[in-house]
Amino acid sequence: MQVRKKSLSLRLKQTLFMKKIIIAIDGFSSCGKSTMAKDLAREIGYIYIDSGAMYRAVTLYCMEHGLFNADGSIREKDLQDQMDDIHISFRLDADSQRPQTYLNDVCVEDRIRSLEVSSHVSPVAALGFVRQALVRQQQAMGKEKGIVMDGRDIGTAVFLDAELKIFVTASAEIRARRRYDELKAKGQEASFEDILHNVEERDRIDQTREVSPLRKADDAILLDNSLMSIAEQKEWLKEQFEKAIHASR
Ligand SMILES: Nc1ncnc2c1ncn2[C@@H]1O[C@H](COP(=O)(O)OP(=O)(O)OP(=O)(O)O)[C@@H](O)[C@H]1O
Ligand SMILES: Nc1ccn([C@@H]2O[C@H](COP(=O)(O)O)[C@@H](O)[C@H]2O)c(=O)n1
Repeated sequence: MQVRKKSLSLRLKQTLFMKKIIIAIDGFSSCGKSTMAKDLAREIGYIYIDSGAMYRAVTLYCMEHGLFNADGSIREKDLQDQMDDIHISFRLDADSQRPQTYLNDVCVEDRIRSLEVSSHVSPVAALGFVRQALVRQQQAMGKEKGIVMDGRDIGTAVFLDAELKIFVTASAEIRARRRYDELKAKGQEASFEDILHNVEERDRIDQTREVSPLRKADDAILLDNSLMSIAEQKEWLKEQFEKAIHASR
């Protein structure tokens, strides 16, 4: 009994004092970054942050406050003046235990996932002052480590010293098919062609913007999950985490 008590407290100690690291998961749109990041964070008790949700929330704000001109261009000066009025936070949904995005204290989780927001988000995310504001908040969220963050520039700009960096890719057709299946399962009408176009267009804008373009960090591990199941990629990521934890001790 005595021995059992000792080994339990030792295991608890090991868990409590285990060094926490930062995990940066970047990659192309709709390739499964958030699926794998969320799963891993839940399993290892880390905070999960979907940085794309923050850019989407700013985009929704622009749509709701008339900050897009009729031709789709952004009223940049007005947005810059209003940046301090945009407050983004994440709260855990009690039922699903999944993080929900809040914009100025209103839950916008469903609305930021619409194809309309997807079609407007990349030009908003290309603006230097928007990135500066959101990157500052993201870095503050990772101050204590123990965080998994996914996005486009997490390993190349937000957390240059992240102990584990992953860069995920899959063919555009496969990514669009996954998104199409997801929307169909939710009962949402969507055209495969529109989704494919959106995925390709966002990749193009994200890769060619001037500020923090989407690219693989030199020290990131490349994962092409085109032919992997969700369970396989989850296992793969857990292995990378274990290696990174041991390497950082
Ligand atoms: N390996 C996989 N095989 C099949 N479907 C997958 C796989 N990984 C993720 N998916 C599904 O693909 C869709 C997109 O995944 P997810 O939202 O995680 O991508 P993402 O990279 O975070 O996208 P975005 O960049 O748009 O935020 C989801 O429906 C998810 O369930
Ligand atoms: N770190 C990031 C994250 C996202 N973006 C931009 O936001 C768009 C939406 O992101 P999703 O992850 O929800 O697809 C994405 O297409 C990028 O334009 C970004 O620039 N940096």
